[in-house]
Amino acid sequence: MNSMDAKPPGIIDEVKMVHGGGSGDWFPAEEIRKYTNVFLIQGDRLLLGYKKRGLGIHKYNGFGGKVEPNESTLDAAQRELQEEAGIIAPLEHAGTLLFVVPGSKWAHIDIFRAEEYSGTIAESDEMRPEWFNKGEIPFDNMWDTDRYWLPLLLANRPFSGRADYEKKGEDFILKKWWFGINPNTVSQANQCI
Ligand SMILES: COc1nc(N)nc2c1ncn2[C@H]1C[C@H](O)[C@@H](COP(=O)(O)OP(=O)(O)OP(=O)(O)O)O1
Repeated sequence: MNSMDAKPPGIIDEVKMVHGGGSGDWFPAEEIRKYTNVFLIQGDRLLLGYKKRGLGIHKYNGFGGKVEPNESTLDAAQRELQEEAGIIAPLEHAGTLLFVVPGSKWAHIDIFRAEEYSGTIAESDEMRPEWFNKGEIPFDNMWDTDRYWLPLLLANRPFSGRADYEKKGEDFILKKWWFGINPNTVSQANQCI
């Protein structure tokens, strides 16, 4: 077995690797902070938000943020979607991402997808929403590892992964990554992984 095939520390789901890379050891464990991230899909289009402040500024991403104390992850995801994009939506859990930076709390990000929504999509202080065709997703202006797992989310293939970055000034440099899927789930992803 290749050393990259083994699940990295922190991944507890029953998944097998589909993408992995980088070098060196995984960074050591820190305390965990929980986040959410929501992606809305309508036919051939995906709604992303251009982040205007905070972590991930100037990148496109889903809508989300920190889970507050005494709040469920799902409640947090719905609250952040409403605050950042002005809409409510029935959410389906799509995957889990551990975002690891030495010296910071680990970010455990629960990622959700939705195919329906109500309300009017609106710009907020934090995010400027924008639709993209699925074939024109701006991966070069997103977190580096989104290109590995976003196709799995679009194909409705539950995933779990980890991305270790080092912070240099204001930049995050990708050091190592690992993404897996459960081989027993029904696949619509063959065309995109
Ligand atoms: C590889 O790392 C990441 N990839 C992706 N796609 N998304 C990430 C990554 N690391 C963090 N995120 C997401 C998780 C959240 O959705 C946001 C960050 O949330 P933020 O810090 O803005 O939280 P808020 O509660 O909204 O912040 P305020 O306290 O400013 O309201 O990025």
